[in-house]
Amino acid sequence: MTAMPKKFDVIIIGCGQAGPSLAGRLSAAGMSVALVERKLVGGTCVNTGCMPTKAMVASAYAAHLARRAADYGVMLSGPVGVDMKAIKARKDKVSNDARKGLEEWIASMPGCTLFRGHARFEDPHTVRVGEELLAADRIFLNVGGRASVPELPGIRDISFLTNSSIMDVDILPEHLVVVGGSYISLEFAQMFRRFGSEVTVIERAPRLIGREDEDVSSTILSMFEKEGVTVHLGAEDISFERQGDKTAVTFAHDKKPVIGSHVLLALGRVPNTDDLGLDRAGVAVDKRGFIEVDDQLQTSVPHIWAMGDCNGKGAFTHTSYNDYEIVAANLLDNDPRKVTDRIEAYALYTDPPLGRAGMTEAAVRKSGRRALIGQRPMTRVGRAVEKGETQGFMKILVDADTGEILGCSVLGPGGDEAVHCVLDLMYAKAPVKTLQRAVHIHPNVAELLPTIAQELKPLV
Ligand SMILES: Cc1cc2nc3c(=O)[nH]c(=O)nc-3n(C[C@H](O)[C@H](O)[C@H](O)COP(=O)(O)OP(=O)(O)OC[C@H]3O[C@@H](n4cnc5c(N)ncnc54)[C@H](O)[C@@H]3O)c2cc1C
Ligand SMILES: NC(=O)c1ccc[n+]([C@@H]2O[C@H](COP(=O)([O-])OP(=O)(O)OC[C@H]3O[C@@H](n4cnc5c(N)ncnc54)[C@H](O)[C@@H]3O)[C@@H](O)[C@H]2O)c1
Repeated sequence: MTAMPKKFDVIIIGCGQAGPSLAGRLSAAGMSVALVERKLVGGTCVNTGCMPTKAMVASAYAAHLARRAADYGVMLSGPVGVDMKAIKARKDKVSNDARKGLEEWIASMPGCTLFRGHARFEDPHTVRVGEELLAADRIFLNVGGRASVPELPGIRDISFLTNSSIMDVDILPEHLVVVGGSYISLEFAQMFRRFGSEVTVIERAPRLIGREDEDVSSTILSMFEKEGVTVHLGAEDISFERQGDKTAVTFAHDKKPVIGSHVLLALGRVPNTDDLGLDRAGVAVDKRGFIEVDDQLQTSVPHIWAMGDCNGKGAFTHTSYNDYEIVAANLLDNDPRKVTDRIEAYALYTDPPLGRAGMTEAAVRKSGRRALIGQRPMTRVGRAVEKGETQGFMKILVDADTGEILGCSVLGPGGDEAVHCVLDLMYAKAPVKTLQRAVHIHPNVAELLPTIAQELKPLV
């Protein structure tokens, strides 16, 4: 005899950056909520993504600055070394504290039950978690993604790291080979170089971080080369071979393999939608496995919504959280918020970091519109000079006919923070004149944003 399902008002699958907050809103509105998590509450951001990596980036920055101490007239009595066990312990504490806080919050939600286990649809209203069957009128998916591990030649014969397994590393890799040259790669490559590893980045495309403008890619390449990271670009046909406790990584244009003690795969992310039983619920996915949603995050099945990385509309913590806000506003607040209200924005946490809002220069050029550009290298930004951190630049793009701010990139110290003053103006739909007349605080990297907005030139 089949067990009767436990009935809830809603089921939320996945405790990433949208699920717990939605559980909080719905349970506060008096609904009974089943929240299901198969691994760690907090998902990627808290356990294997943003929080631990930024904690490690902070350790790497400290090591780097200590090595540069003499540049600032500060004398250290011996060479700078790192204690990888202490770095890992610090990183673990940051993650564990955040996860514990989240678990306590979930436990305090009235009417919310946390089920531990893998959830899979039995039918459009019923979900199985181990031996339990749960049923609800409305179901929300926040299942996130995982590192992509393509079937590259030899990959199954070697041991490799991903962003998840590298979290357990508490030794200094002798030579870390990072495959892929984009966001995840660059953050790990720079930090391990600063910890003291030899680091090689191998990227198939002709430049690093190919979704960014060419000037961003080339500046980051020169930053990395200055720090002693070896970068191979245009690396087609990569293959792997075990050589004792080392790995030989070969790619076509370079016949001599790179021999690494450790290999990190940073080759993109795939959504966790292949083992959810979506076909039993009738939920449509695209050819890459992302759940198809409309502008208010409803799937092809009207009582099922998908939030966060699994819907392919964003790949960041803030986009996942915004998905929760959109769903909650539509369901509870009679406020028709939608995904297309969102302006693309994110940061890359290399040092210096890249803060990005809106369109790249390449995207503006491609759009064919008449545009203006203002730019300045960090060597001409007082705060960067005072800090002795003059790598990078900032630039802003403006529609020549309407004065609309189209995009901004700040690659430089505090670039991840400074870009927000442009992002907020874009949300306010303020014309560039507002930025030109804003009086910013001296001395700051953001102080020069009004200046570059006053020095706009045609984008040719
Ligand atoms: C190394 C790295 C660094 C990053 N750095 C940044 C950054 O600095 N800034 C930024 O904005 N973003 C960053 N990101 C991206 C960010 O982590 C994600 O976009 C963010 O976590 C949003 O994820 P989510 O809410 O979609 O789901 P996730 O956080 O991935 O959570 C999904 C959860 O669902 C669970 N789950 C999956 N399937 C099932 C199932 N069938 N049953 C039960 N539970 C299930 C999973 O165990 C997981 O806990 C980074 C990512 C990585 C990998
Ligand atoms: N700071 C942040 O916000 C942050 C940090 C890290 C990750 N993330 C998120 O994680 C997502 C995934 O990041 P990612 O860097 O893993 O993926 P990505 O998709 O951005 O980049 C993958 C890279 O691997 C390269 N590649 C693919 N196959 C290859 C091969 N066979 N040999 C060599 N190179 C190959 C690609 O050309 C590409 O440059 C990002 O889109 C981002 O949203 C965000």
